Amino acid sequence: MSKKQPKLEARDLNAYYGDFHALKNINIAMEEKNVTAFIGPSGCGKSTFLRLFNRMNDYIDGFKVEGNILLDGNDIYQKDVRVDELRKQVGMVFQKPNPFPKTIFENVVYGLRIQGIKNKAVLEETAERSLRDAALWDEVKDNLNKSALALSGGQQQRLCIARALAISPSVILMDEPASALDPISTAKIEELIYELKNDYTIVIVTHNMQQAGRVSDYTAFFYMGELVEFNKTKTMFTSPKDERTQNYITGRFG
Ligand SMILES: Nc1ncnc2c1ncn2[C@@H]1O[C@H](COP(=O)(O)OP(=O)(O)OP(=O)(O)O)[C@@H](O)[C@H]1O
Repeated sequence: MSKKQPKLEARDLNAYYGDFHALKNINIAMEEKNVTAFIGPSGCGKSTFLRLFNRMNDYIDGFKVEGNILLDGNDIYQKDVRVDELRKQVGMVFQKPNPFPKTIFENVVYGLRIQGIKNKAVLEETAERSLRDAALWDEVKDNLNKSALALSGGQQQRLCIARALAISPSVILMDEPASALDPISTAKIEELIYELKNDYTIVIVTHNMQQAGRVSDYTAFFYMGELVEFNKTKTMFTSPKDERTQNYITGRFG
């Protein structure tokens, strides 16, 4: 086993929505530049857990976290952590593509504008780099000033990935990023995830077992708020240790 500092870690993590105990004593360590898939039946806590890593649950009334979530060994729930700084390091892509009603260009550079960056060359270079990395550049390079809303769903999702990449995060959280897309767009997103792991640490929530098998290095199986099993994806899919994992991956419940 490598002794490398994990990129992301949860230690004795419990989370509650009011009285409801949504995540139960979770311990996990994820290495950098790997893809980890979170799988499990609806309501098992995958999205809640994913959102902890960039503090997306902070504003939910009654939500409470105990234990530690670490990025590069630092607890991101410490009082002195600035959430805006954290989110520059930990980007997020949602289930439904959510481009802003702006041009393609302005969507990509949105995060830089927020940071007050006005230099045209910097904005243009970042837009091109991010769109190339999101495998969208060739399709949109002549239409950067057109509305993002005119793109197809699959293109919109790659635009949202480009928008996340533009602020140079080291981690990208993806919550069912392809579930609203057709098979061809889904395949493009999966190829893209495969490329992106050269430079980023990726965590993806998916309901699609084949997708988890195709894109991820590691898989975490959640059941009723517990992390039941975490292992290399190949091992998990060929020889799961827990009966609940076995039942889930063979489609006995879901
Ligand atoms: N804002 C909220 N307030 C109260 N309970 C919530 C809230 N969000 C989620 N929950 C509950 O927490 C549990 C875990 O939800 P979560 O969305 O994390 O599950 P999930 O595994 O991602 O499910 P799905 O696959 O259906 O998206 C569920 O029982 C859900 O009803």
